[in-house]
Amino acid sequence: MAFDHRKYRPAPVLARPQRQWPNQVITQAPRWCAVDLRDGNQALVKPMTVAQKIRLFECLVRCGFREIEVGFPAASQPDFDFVRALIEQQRIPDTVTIQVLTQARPELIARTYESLRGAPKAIVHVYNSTSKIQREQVFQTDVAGVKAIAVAGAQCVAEHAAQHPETQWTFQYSPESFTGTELPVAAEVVNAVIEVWQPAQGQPVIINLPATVEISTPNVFADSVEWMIEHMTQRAHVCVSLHTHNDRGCGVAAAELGVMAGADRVEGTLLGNGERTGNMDLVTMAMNLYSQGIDPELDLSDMRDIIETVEAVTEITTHPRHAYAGELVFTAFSGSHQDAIRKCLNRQRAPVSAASPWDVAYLPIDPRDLGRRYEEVVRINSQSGKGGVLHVLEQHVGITLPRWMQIAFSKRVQAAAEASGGEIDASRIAHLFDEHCLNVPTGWQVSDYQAHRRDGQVRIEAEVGTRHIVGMGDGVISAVINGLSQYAGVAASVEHFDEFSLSDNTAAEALACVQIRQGERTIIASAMANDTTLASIQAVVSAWGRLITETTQAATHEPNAEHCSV
Ligand SMILES: CC(=O)SCCNC(=O)CCNC(=O)[C@H](O)C(C)(C)COP(=O)(O)OP(=O)(O)OC[C@H]1O[C@@H](n2cnc3c(N)ncnc32)[C@H](O)[C@@H]1OP(=O)(O)O
Ligand SMILES: CC(C)C(=O)C(=O)O
Repeated sequence: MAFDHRKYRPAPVLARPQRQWPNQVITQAPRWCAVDLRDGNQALVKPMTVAQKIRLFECLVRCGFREIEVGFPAASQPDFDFVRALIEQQRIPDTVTIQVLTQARPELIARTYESLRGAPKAIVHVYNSTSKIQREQVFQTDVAGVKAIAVAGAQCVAEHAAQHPETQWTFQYSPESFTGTELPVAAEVVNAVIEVWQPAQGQPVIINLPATVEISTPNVFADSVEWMIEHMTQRAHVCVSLHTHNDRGCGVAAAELGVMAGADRVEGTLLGNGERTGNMDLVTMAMNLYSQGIDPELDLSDMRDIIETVEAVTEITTHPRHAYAGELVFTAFSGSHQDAIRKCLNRQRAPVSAASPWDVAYLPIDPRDLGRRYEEVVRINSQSGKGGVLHVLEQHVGITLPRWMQIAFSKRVQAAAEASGGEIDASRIAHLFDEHCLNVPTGWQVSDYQAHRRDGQVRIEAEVGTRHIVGMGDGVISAVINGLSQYAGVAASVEHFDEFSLSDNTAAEALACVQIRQGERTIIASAMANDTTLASIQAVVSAWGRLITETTQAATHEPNAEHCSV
């Protein structure tokens, strides 16, 4: 059988009962380095053009990255030209240090330095693989052999830098495939490189520990980071960096636990583009910090720009469920989620602040922080409920409904959703509301009325279509019902009545909602008007008109599927 788990071995797990990292809490952002233009680029079907790289570089700068790996200049002419363009066209802000990657090969290191001529500051990142597989099968060498490649590479990097003192150099070394390297081997190689560069004597040095391939659970990675830090010489003078991939889907978790284990810096890409399943996603990790009230020291508020840019240059679409960025991640279709979101949003005291923090069920952050709108938080289909329908009416139409009417109207929406099998958007909900509640039945428009109160009684005279209605009652509503009952000889009672003043963005000032009952039948109707009394009268008259129309249709065997009887 091809599908046979016995082909695989578990990754080694370190016995480390003295581990400290589980007790740590992340309280500040790490130093970030965006590697989209190098690791992201090298994984693409079509590597980026110089123009595309410039567009992405500018987006990264807007996000606030201070360290950006801009390429592998010895790899290809476009990579080289891009680095030259950045330097010659003075596109690198003072706040930003560019970083470039090279293998530990002298001719590639020489070409790398050539690309950096004239840069005010730069990080030269040299790597060689130290893993057992690569030692044995790729380099066909032993530990001493990979250590010698690393040391020679480190020396070569330092020698070139010494020839260009006009540039402020930082050196970075990666024991590539660190996760496949025995820890004592990784420490031996890393310490040999540190010995060459001497960070304690003032040379800025970054030691980057890559999960080139993610092979174990994030806790195992964190153990290995903590172990390396313990065994690293000149640790106080070294910036420990992490570069995780997402092969097991835990790239972000591994980086987070690695930071708890003592790492200072994290490399990754926007939205996680990169080799195979991708690099650690900077958006997710930074937003995870943000959602805990920690300043991520990046500005990701223009998420639309980030997504558009990344999609344009990578030709990879963003998954609708992508953490913080996907189209659907702030959207609830299910009724109980919608109801909770709506209630929490209504209770959330504005403005949200440290004193009154964000506290909304199902929404770990305020969607507006990333340029999203509350309107899109709730979308309606057959899984939705009355709370969701009400949210849409409140947000899109600017009206609210009493509970009894929410229940009645949401049944109409549910029926439409079941019939369509898909989403019922806000304009369709508004249309359904008009159709089932707000539209005045033909011939039942109130064109004029007079109301007089005398001796505790209200007398109403109203022009309804071609009818002249006269009625008496304790109040306006009962007077109208009285008049209508006399006119048509049909008795009905008002079961519910509510009236609301409307929000500023609606044309009318009042919304009246009514439910009348005749025997087993209930009818709902609403009316909007600037005059609150007119809204009340029209709502009752409309309900009455629907009742009469239905009765007539039933009598003539012409049922109208669109009526609002519930
Ligand atoms: C985990 C990572 O993402 S690391 C970054 C990987 N990124 C890339 O490879 C993209 C850019 N790379 C390239 O364009 C090319 O590989 C180049 C231009 C750098 C080199 O190209 P070439 O020399 O033609 O070929 P190739 O990459 O296959 O070279 C492999 C040789 O370099 C050696 N090598 C590989 N990596 C390293 C390294 N980091 N340091 C020293 N030697 C190395 C290999 O052992 C092999 O040696 P051999 O020729 O004796 O067999
Ligand atoms: C060069 C290193 C950092 C790398 O990209 C990796 O190991 O994934």
